[in-house]
Amino acid sequence: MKIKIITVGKLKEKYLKEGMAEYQKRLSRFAKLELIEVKDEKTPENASLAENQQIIATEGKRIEDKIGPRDYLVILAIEGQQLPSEQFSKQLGQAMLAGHGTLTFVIGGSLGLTPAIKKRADLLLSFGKLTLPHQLMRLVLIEQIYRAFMIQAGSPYHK
Ligand SMILES: C[S@@+](CC[C@H](N)C(=O)[O-])C[C@H]1O[C@@H](n2cnc3c(N)ncnc32)[C@H](O)[C@@H]1O
Repeated sequence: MKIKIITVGKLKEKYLKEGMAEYQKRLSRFAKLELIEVKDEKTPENASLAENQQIIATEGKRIEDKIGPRDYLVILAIEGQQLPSEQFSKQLGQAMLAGHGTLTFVIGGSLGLTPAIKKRADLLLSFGKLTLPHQLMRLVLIEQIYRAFMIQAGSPYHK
Protein backbone atom coordinates (compact mmCIF):
# COMPACT_ATOMS: atom_id res chain seq x y z
CA MET A 1 0.00 0.00 0.00
CA LYS A 2 1.27 3.44 -0.94
CA ILE A 3 0.16 6.82 0.37
CA LYS A 4 0.97 9.95 -1.59
CA ILE A 5 0.43 13.43 -0.13
CA ILE A 6 0.67 16.18 -2.75
CA THR A 7 1.11 19.72 -1.45
CA VAL A 8 2.10 23.13 -2.78
CA GLY A 9 5.32 24.84 -1.69
CA LYS A 10 8.03 23.87 0.77
CA LEU A 11 7.24 23.20 4.42
CA LYS A 12 8.93 26.02 6.37
CA GLU A 13 8.18 25.80 10.08
CA LYS A 14 10.43 23.58 12.21
CA TYR A 15 7.59 22.43 14.48
CA LEU A 16 5.58 21.26 11.45
CA LYS A 17 8.61 19.44 10.02
CA GLU A 18 9.08 17.67 13.35
CA GLY A 19 5.40 16.74 13.54
CA MET A 20 5.44 15.41 9.98
CA ALA A 21 8.57 13.35 10.70
CA GLU A 22 6.88 11.80 13.75
CA TYR A 23 3.76 10.74 11.83
CA GLN A 24 5.82 9.57 8.83
CA LYS A 25 7.60 7.25 11.24
CA ARG A 26 4.32 6.03 12.77
CA LEU A 27 2.68 5.47 9.36
CA SER A 28 5.64 3.51 8.00
CA ARG A 29 4.35 0.28 9.61
CA PHE A 30 1.18 0.49 7.49
CA ALA A 31 2.18 2.04 4.17
CA LYS A 32 4.96 3.45 2.04
CA LEU A 33 4.60 7.23 2.23
CA GLU A 34 5.60 9.68 -0.50
CA LEU A 35 5.41 13.41 0.28
CA ILE A 36 5.37 15.49 -2.89
CA GLU A 37 5.83 19.26 -2.78
CA VAL A 38 5.05 20.93 -6.11
CA LYS A 39 6.46 24.39 -6.75
CA ASP A 40 4.26 27.28 -5.59
CA GLU A 41 3.67 30.45 -7.59
CA LYS A 42 4.48 33.88 -6.14
CA THR A 43 1.26 35.72 -5.24
CA PRO A 44 1.57 39.51 -5.75
CA GLU A 45 0.14 41.66 -2.93
CA ASN A 46 -2.71 43.15 -4.96
CA ALA A 47 -3.26 40.35 -7.43
CA SER A 48 -6.39 40.56 -9.58
CA LEU A 49 -8.95 37.77 -9.72
CA ALA A 50 -7.57 36.75 -13.13
CA GLU A 51 -4.01 36.61 -11.75
CA ASN A 52 -5.16 34.49 -8.81
CA GLN A 53 -6.98 32.13 -11.14
CA GLN A 54 -3.84 31.83 -13.26
CA ILE A 55 -1.82 30.97 -10.15
CA ILE A 56 -4.14 28.16 -9.03
CA ALA A 57 -4.37 26.85 -12.60
CA THR A 58 -0.55 26.65 -12.84
CA GLU A 59 -0.23 25.00 -9.42
CA GLY A 60 -3.15 22.70 -10.33
CA LYS A 61 -1.37 21.50 -13.47
CA ARG A 62 1.71 20.63 -11.42
CA ILE A 63 -0.48 18.71 -8.95
CA GLU A 64 -2.32 16.84 -11.74
CA ASP A 65 0.99 15.68 -13.21
CA LYS A 66 1.66 13.81 -9.94
CA ILE A 67 -1.69 11.95 -9.81
CA GLY A 68 -1.67 8.40 -11.18
CA PRO A 69 -4.61 7.15 -13.29
CA ARG A 70 -5.41 4.34 -10.80
CA ASP A 71 -4.92 6.39 -7.62
CA TYR A 72 -7.82 6.73 -5.18
CA LEU A 73 -7.94 10.51 -5.02
CA VAL A 74 -8.84 12.39 -1.85
CA ILE A 75 -8.85 16.17 -2.31
CA LEU A 76 -9.08 18.45 0.70
CA ALA A 77 -11.53 21.31 0.32
CA ILE A 78 -13.47 23.32 2.87
CA GLU A 79 -16.77 22.73 1.05
CA GLY A 80 -16.22 18.97 0.82
CA GLN A 81 -17.79 16.16 2.83
CA GLN A 82 -17.25 16.11 6.59
CA LEU A 83 -16.79 12.56 7.88
CA PRO A 84 -16.31 11.03 11.31
CA SER A 85 -12.83 9.45 11.59
CA GLU A 86 -14.40 5.94 11.63
CA GLN A 87 -16.15 6.61 8.31
CA PHE A 88 -12.99 8.10 6.79
CA SER A 89 -11.11 4.97 7.85
CA LYS A 90 -13.81 2.76 6.33
CA GLN A 91 -13.73 4.62 3.00
CA LEU A 92 -9.96 4.24 2.77
CA GLY A 93 -10.32 0.53 3.59
CA GLN A 94 -12.92 0.12 0.86
CA ALA A 95 -10.70 1.89 -1.67
CA MET A 96 -7.87 -0.53 -0.82
CA LEU A 97 -10.22 -3.53 -1.11
CA ALA A 98 -11.38 -2.21 -4.49
CA GLY A 99 -7.78 -2.63 -5.66
CA HIS A 100 -6.39 0.90 -5.45
CA GLY A 101 -2.72 0.41 -4.62
CA THR A 102 -2.16 4.12 -4.01
CA LEU A 103 -4.20 6.50 -1.89
CA THR A 104 -3.39 10.04 -3.02
CA PHE A 105 -4.22 13.12 -0.95
CA VAL A 106 -4.10 16.67 -2.28
CA ILE A 107 -3.88 19.90 -0.26
CA GLY A 108 -4.13 23.19 -2.17
CA GLY A 109 -1.81 26.16 -1.86
CA SER A 110 -2.63 29.47 -0.12
CA LEU A 111 -5.22 30.32 -2.81
CA GLY A 112 -6.78 26.85 -2.88
CA LEU A 113 -7.56 24.64 -5.87
CA THR A 114 -9.38 24.95 -9.20
CA PRO A 115 -12.92 23.54 -9.61
CA ALA A 116 -11.53 21.30 -12.40
CA ILE A 117 -9.13 19.44 -10.12
CA LYS A 118 -11.74 19.14 -7.35
CA LYS A 119 -14.07 17.43 -9.85
CA ARG A 120 -11.53 14.62 -10.23
CA ALA A 121 -11.76 13.63 -6.55
CA ASP A 122 -13.08 10.23 -5.50
CA LEU A 123 -13.60 11.90 -2.14
CA LEU A 124 -13.74 15.67 -1.61
CA LEU A 125 -12.94 15.88 2.07
CA SER A 126 -13.55 18.73 4.50
CA PHE A 127 -12.08 19.11 7.98
CA GLY A 128 -14.80 21.62 8.86
CA LYS A 129 -15.77 25.10 7.81
CA LEU A 130 -12.72 26.78 9.30
CA THR A 131 -9.90 27.69 6.92
CA LEU A 132 -6.68 26.04 8.05
CA PRO A 133 -3.26 27.19 6.79
CA HIS A 134 -2.18 24.75 4.07
CA GLN A 135 1.08 23.90 5.85
CA LEU A 136 -0.67 23.05 9.13
CA MET A 137 -3.24 21.06 7.13
CA ARG A 138 -0.49 18.56 6.23
CA LEU A 139 0.03 17.66 9.88
CA VAL A 140 -3.70 17.42 10.61
CA LEU A 141 -4.16 15.21 7.54
CA ILE A 142 -1.28 12.84 8.25
CA GLU A 143 -2.53 12.35 11.82
CA GLN A 144 -5.98 11.44 10.49
CA ILE A 145 -4.49 9.00 7.97
CA TYR A 146 -2.54 7.37 10.81
CA ARG A 147 -5.72 7.31 12.91
CA ALA A 148 -7.58 5.66 10.01
CA PHE A 149 -5.04 2.82 9.93
CA MET A 150 -5.11 2.48 13.72
CA ILE A 151 -8.93 2.19 13.59
CA GLN A 152 -8.59 -0.56 10.97
CA ALA A 153 -6.08 -2.31 13.25
CA GLY A 154 -8.57 -2.12 16.16
CA SER A 155 -6.09 -0.08 18.21
CA PRO A 156 -7.10 1.81 21.37
CA TYR A 157 -5.25 4.86 19.92
CA HIS A 158 -8.69 5.86 18.63
CA LYS A 159 -11.14 6.12 21.50
C1 LIG B 1 -5.46 28.25 2.94
S1 LIG B 1 -6.46 27.02 2.26
C2 LIG B 1 -7.11 27.77 0.81
C3 LIG B 1 -8.18 28.73 1.11
C4 LIG B 1 -8.98 29.08 -0.12
N1 LIG B 1 -9.62 30.35 0.09
C5 LIG B 1 -10.06 28.01 -0.37
O1 LIG B 1 -11.23 28.27 -0.10
O2 LIG B 1 -9.71 26.89 -0.80
C6 LIG B 1 -5.30 25.94 1.49
C7 LIG B 1 -5.74 24.52 1.32
O3 LIG B 1 -5.83 23.90 2.59
C8 LIG B 1 -6.85 22.92 2.59
N2 LIG B 1 -7.80 23.28 3.67
C9 LIG B 1 -7.77 24.36 4.49
N3 LIG B 1 -8.77 24.31 5.38
C10 LIG B 1 -9.46 23.17 5.14
C11 LIG B 1 -10.59 22.54 5.72
N4 LIG B 1 -11.24 23.08 6.75
N5 LIG B 1 -11.00 21.36 5.20
C12 LIG B 1 -10.36 20.79 4.15
N6 LIG B 1 -9.28 21.34 3.55
C13 LIG B 1 -8.84 22.51 4.04
C14 LIG B 1 -7.47 22.91 1.19
O4 LIG B 1 -6.88 21.89 0.42
C15 LIG B 1 -7.09 24.28 0.66
O5 LIG B 1 -6.98 24.27 -0.75
